[in-house]
Amino acid sequence: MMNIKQLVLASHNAGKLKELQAMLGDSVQLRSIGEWSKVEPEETGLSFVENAILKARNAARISGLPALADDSGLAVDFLGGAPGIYSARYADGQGDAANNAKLLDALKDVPQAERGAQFVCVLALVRHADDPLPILCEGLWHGRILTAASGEHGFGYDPLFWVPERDCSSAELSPADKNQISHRARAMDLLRQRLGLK
Ligand SMILES: O=P(O)(O)OP(=O)(O)OP(=O)(O)OC[C@H]1O[C@@H](n2cnc3c(O)ncnc32)[C@H](O)[C@@H]1O
Ligand SMILES: [Mg+2]
Repeated sequence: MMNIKQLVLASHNAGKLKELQAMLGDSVQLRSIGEWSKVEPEETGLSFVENAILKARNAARISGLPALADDSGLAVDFLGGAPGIYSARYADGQGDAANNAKLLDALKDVPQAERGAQFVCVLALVRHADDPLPILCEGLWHGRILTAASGEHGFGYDPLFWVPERDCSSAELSPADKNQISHRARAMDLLRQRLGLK
């Protein structure tokens, strides 16, 4: 399909860059859009797909290179899928610790069986800013929200996300382990297939 050596990652999130580059290996070099601009586009879409495409187009426009975007988040069953696309902004832009505290509070006294959640990741790749056919790949990761934070790895909501297949939080997984089984790993697996990288 496409022969890509360099991609701009349309993200200002260092955690994502690290994970996605580790998954891609040496064959494709990811360069952060931060090299060109520190301004984050407003995520005005109503879905992960819309926001991923919006971020990818913006990065391709600014850099003049093909661009990959990751729009992701945590959908909690008890909260009707919230915070969802608003996961990064759940506590009004106060950051990961505040987001996690707000989530724990929202699920206070909610029993185990009702604490189901999934991490969602949508990757969008555009060849240029006006690409009419973005490549879209989605990955889900099912788990449960813990009652207290645990673990030091990862970023965002990882300390609160219990991973049933490993019986630990996703922040307790080594980076290599998380990158084998996460929502992002699943989406990236599909993307690598689409790009003929595997
Ligand atoms: O938009 P960019 O610049 O890529 O960076 P962002 O951090 O704003 O990213 P999103 O808009 O996609 O919001 C994703 C949110 O979901 C959370 N999230 C996504 N993937 C995660 C993961 O693997 N582990 C923990 N939290 C994750 C993350 O902490 C953010 O709060
Ligand atoms: Mg964002």
